[in-house]
Amino acid sequence: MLSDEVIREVYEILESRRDSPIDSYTSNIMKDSDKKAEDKILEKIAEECGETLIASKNDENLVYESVDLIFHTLLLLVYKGISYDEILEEFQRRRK
Ligand SMILES: N=c1c2ncn([C@@H]3O[C@H](COP(=O)(O)OP(=O)(O)OP(=O)(O)O)[C@@H](O)[C@H]3O)c2ncn1[C@@H]1O[C@H](COP(=O)(O)O)[C@@H](O)[C@H]1O
Repeated sequence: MLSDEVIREVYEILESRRDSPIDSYTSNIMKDSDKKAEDKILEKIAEECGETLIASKNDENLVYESVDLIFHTLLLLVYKGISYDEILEEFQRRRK
């Protein structure tokens, strides 16, 4: 069975792209340029929301587009300094 540990691994890579930037997609989007980093990330999330909605309605590429959306949401949380454990704690808190 696949492990969800990959999500934590990706999260840790994003934290390192934030703290020790290199020339890469995620480091560059988390850097202010002509546009503020936060605005760039929020625009991506809005775009990926739209693509997920279309994928669902068309029954096409839903997993691919949903992962793009989840990925950019995680990127926002990394950018805002939220730890991965805070996300897990919130899921745990809601668990009935
Ligand atoms: N999981 C991802 C990931 N998912 C999506 N993306 C990027 O997010 C962007 C999505 O934008 P678009 O949807 O516009 O791009 P697209 O898929 O070409 O376009 P569409 O066909 O969807 O319209 C693309 O550039 C993707 O490459 C990702 N970029 C990086 N990661 C992970 O983040 C880590 C760090 O990435 P780097 O900063 O590139 O090293 C990597 O090791 C990966 O594990």
